[in-house]
Amino acid sequence: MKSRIHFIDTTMRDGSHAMSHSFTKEQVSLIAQGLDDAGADIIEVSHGDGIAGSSINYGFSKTRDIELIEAASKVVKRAKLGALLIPGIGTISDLQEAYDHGVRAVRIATHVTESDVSLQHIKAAKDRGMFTAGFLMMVHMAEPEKILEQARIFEDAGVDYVNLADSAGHLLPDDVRRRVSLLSEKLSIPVGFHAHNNLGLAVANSLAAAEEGASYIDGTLRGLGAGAGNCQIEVLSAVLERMECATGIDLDKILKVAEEAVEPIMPRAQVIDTASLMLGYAGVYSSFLLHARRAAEKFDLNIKDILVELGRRGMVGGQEDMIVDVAYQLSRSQHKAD
Ligand SMILES: C[C@H](O)CC(=O)C(=O)O
Ligand SMILES: [Mn+2]
Repeated sequence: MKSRIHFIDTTMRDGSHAMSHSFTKEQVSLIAQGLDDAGADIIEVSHGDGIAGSSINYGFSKTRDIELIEAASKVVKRAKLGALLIPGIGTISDLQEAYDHGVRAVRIATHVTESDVSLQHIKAAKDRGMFTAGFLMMVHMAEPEKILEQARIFEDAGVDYVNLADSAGHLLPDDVRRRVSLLSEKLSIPVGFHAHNNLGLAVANSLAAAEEGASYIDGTLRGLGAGAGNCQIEVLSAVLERMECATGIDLDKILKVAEEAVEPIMPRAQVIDTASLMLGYAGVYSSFLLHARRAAEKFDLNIKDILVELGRRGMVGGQEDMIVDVAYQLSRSQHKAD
């Protein structure tokens, strides 16, 4: 590893997908306090689809983002409190409200080929003195050179680092290495990596990213997150400790918060079942999983068929409404065939 690894905990943002956006203020307060004490560098809190994601399209939050952020802000003393914002879902006034309630780090997320839609949001964040990252989603859909071009748009806009998200959990370790090594070599700002475990590679891929120079790594407690979940932060912390790589994480404390604050509230164990494996295999956005489950029930379809069709059509984050469309079309063609 070139440098100390900074951990960004996204249990209360990506994990919000797996919780069907039902986090309460009490749960957030307990988890945030534990993570702060355990040494996470940034603690991200927002709807799974970022600030202001609560909607019919992405799923309604039980508690408003801002109330969860406020609950976290009261207990986070050492780490930076973070949020994610997707331009078009969240606006600059949402960013201002998050800032007013204590958010000091923001990741502006776009599809891997669309980073230029983030420029005014990055400027707004930097003008407020926030630690700001450009977050490219679905990086399996672009070759390293294209990703570099997009990352340079973020770099020129003044972000503090560029994060690559394997949103579908589709990349193999060599794919991660090719992407991260090119960016680490060519950019003058740090690179980060965000994994999903749909092919069981989240820890291995995060390690590959770190070995190629990524210094910001995302993780979640118990792996709580969309699809088969994210890189399990306790596991990667233990692996990096064994490799004598500095992370700032206290292993005993991170194990305790995972066991005591997260495990008891998880709606289901974060396993790689057939559907989440298909996300990784077919290259489908992990957050589609629960939406596709509901559509499969509604139209009496096999979820695998819906996911494979979404992958074939190259659907990207933000196109959640197409899941119902695809399910409807599949059910019509299957019924015609019957
Ligand atoms: C808004 C997305 O869920 C961001 C993310 O975590 C990913 O692309 O993966
Ligand atoms: Mn994710």
